[in-house]
Amino acid sequence: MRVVVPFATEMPKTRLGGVLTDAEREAFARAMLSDVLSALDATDHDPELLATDPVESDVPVTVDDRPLTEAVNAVLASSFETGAHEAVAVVMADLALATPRALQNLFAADGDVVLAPGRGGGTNALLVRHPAFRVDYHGASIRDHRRAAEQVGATVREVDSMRLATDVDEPADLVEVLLHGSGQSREWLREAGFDLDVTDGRVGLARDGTPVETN
Ligand SMILES: Nc1nc2c(ncn2[C@@H]2O[C@H](COP(=O)(O)OP(=O)(O)OP(=O)(O)O)[C@@H](O)[C@H]2O)c(=O)[nH]1
Ligand SMILES: C[C@H](OP(=O)(O)O)C(=O)O
Repeated sequence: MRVVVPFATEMPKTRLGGVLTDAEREAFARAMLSDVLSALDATDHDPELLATDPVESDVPVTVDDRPLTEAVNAVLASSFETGAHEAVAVVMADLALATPRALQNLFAADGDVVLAPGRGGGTNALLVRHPAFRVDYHGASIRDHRRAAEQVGATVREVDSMRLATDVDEPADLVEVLLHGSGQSREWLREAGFDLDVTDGRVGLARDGTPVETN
């Protein structure tokens, strides 16, 4: 199985711009990427990056600066056309809570297409075994992927996983990393001064002791 991790190097995580500087967003995106690659490595699969620009990495890097959908579909086409792979997994680089067990559950699920929905309608990870299936990211992509699978006659399974459903896009997602993370992502936030702000029974975010707006 080919395991691909898409990674946009320029201006990552812009939705975190309200709480992180540009440089902090780049560093945090790399910390999350490192956690995802470590979790994949522990599943005995050899992940590779699909990056928009050349990046330093311990894993193989394919550079493709086309938009996400085009770049991933090129990987699907080349993987199935050459017959080199019987399956392709695409795991997003911002799944800071992903564990080897959560990823193995995705890989072990049957079905021609296995989807890991993200909150808010995204597709945080998927596994493709059907050579005609193609992705269509952004804009409630989980619906698009269910439809795309149906259109090519592929069976669809979905994995119900808190850890794979949590992609770190918004400031509120940083609370989840502090609560449930255990890798470099959580460590980076702690070293940057972030902590939980538990007030009146609600769990929020603080930085250097000052509450951070997450709405
Ligand atoms: N190769 C590649 N990866 C991408 C592209 N766009 C996003 N990604 C990656 O796909 C994952 C999910 O995308 P987003 O959540 O939109 O990430 P992002 O673009 O950094 O976040 P925002 O700037 O807040 O939209 C992230 O790990 C990105 O690095 C792209 O055009 N090409
Ligand atoms: C990649 C994209 O992420 P989102 O834009 O939903 O955060 C998607 O999951 O379709």
